[in-house]
This record gives sequence, structure tokens and C-alpha cells, in this order.
Amino acid sequence: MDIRFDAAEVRYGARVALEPLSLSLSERRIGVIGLNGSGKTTFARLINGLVKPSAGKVTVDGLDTVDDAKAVLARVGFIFQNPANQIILPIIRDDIAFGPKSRGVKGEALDRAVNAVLDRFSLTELADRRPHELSGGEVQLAALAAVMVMRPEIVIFDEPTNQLDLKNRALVERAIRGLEENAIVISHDLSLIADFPRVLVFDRAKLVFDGGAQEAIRFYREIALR
Ligand SMILES: Nc1ncnc2c1ncn2[C@@H]1O[C@H](COP(=O)(O)OP(=O)(O)OP(=O)(O)O)[C@@H](O)[C@H]1O
Repeated sequence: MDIRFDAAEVRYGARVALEPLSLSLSERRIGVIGLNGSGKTTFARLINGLVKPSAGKVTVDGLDTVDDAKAVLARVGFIFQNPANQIILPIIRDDIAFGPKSRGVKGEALDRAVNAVLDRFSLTELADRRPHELSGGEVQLAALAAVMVMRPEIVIFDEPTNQLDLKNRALVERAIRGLEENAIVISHDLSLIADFPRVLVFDRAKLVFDGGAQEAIRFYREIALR
């Protein structure tokens, strides 16, 4: 994984969502923390091209998120803050099959791919349910399965344990820890990122700390309580 920000900034009219930022990311686990509205989601969405820089550029493995948007999207999976919204089809199994199908995978190969990912996230028993028949943690896993079946190299989680009880939180934490793929995790749940090798702290549209998890958490606490 080689993500590079080159003086990338995001403005909405006069409002600055992200000040010009230059950095490169290659660690397998990267945490992103900061107060509400500090620019975390904007930063993460720049990586998969959902948000375009107003100036500067972002590349993923050398691919420009604007010029090579399709290739970047295939490489970077995104689990949204409210994952129920990204489950499009009424039945979980069909929703997971939707992505590979749209890439032309069908028949036995499609079944194999869907079953493998259901098994990987312990969703086999839940495959024929509708999203509203799942717990919050199970919805997170179903959204994750639909992303992982597309074999992304990097997965971005936007507050994956938000509003989950302890049991569902543990379920999601285990799934994230078990990923072989690279993960970028935005979280207000600091214990989720507490042993990550690299954690970025955002404050008022700026990257204000970039380092190990423990120092980052200490820095964030100082900002939050000042
Ligand atoms: N589409 C948009 N149009 C205008 N302003 C926006 C838009 N998206 C985000 N912003 C603004 O940019 C700033 C950063 O927002 P962002 O969603 O990146 O914050 P965040 O750190 O992810 O917040 P939270 O922890 O609350 O999810 C905020 O002030 C927000 O209001």
C-alpha cells in the first residue's frame, strides 16, 4: 500500500474541510482520530476518490484518485458510518453477490466467492436475512463482506463501532484485527486503535499529530480537554 497526499486540500466555498496536506501512508493499520467536524471523514474519502481535492492530489499505488478513479475504487473499499445504507439489495446474500456480478462473475464462481466471504465473517447462517433482521454488529459485518468480496487492497472504516453494544463491538473489532488487508480506521472508540503503529490526529481541518497510538491518544486528549 502506498497512499500519497501531495498538498491535497478540500474547501466547500469559504469553509475549509481539510487544510493542504502532504504525507504518505504505508502501514498496515492506520488510525484516524479527532473531534467531530475535524476533517477525518473528508481525509478518508479523499483516499477512495469519493471526495475530490480542491487543490493538490492524492494517489494510491501511483493511481490518481481523480484521473484513475475507477481503478482506485477497486483498490480501496469503504465501510460508511451508517453501513445499513450501503446494503442495497433486500437479502444479504444477494447484496454480497451484487458487486462481483456487476464485474461479470457468475454461476459457480459467483457462489464460491459469496460463500467464502460469508464463511470468513461468520455470516453463513444470516445470509438469507434482511438487513433489518440483523444486529448492528452483524450489519457492519455484512457491509464488510460485501466490500471484501471485491478483493480490495485497502479497507477504510468510518467509525465502525459507533453505537454498538459490547458484544457487537467485539465482533467488529475481531473482524478488523483479523483482516490481512490494509485497514484505515476512523474512530472515537480509542481502544480500537490503541495498538496501531500509526495514528493521525485531526483538529480543525488540520493534521496535528502523526505518530504511535499511545502518543496520539495523549495528544488528542489534550486537544479535547483544553
Ligand atoms: N459536503 C460538505 N459540504 C460542506 N461542508 C462539509 C461537507 N462535508 C463536510 N463538511 C464540513 O467539513 C468539516 C469536516 O467534516 P468531516 O465530516 O470530515 O469531519 P469528521 O472529523 O469526520 O467529523 P465526525 O467525527 O463528526 O464524523 C466539517 O466542518 C463539515 O461541516
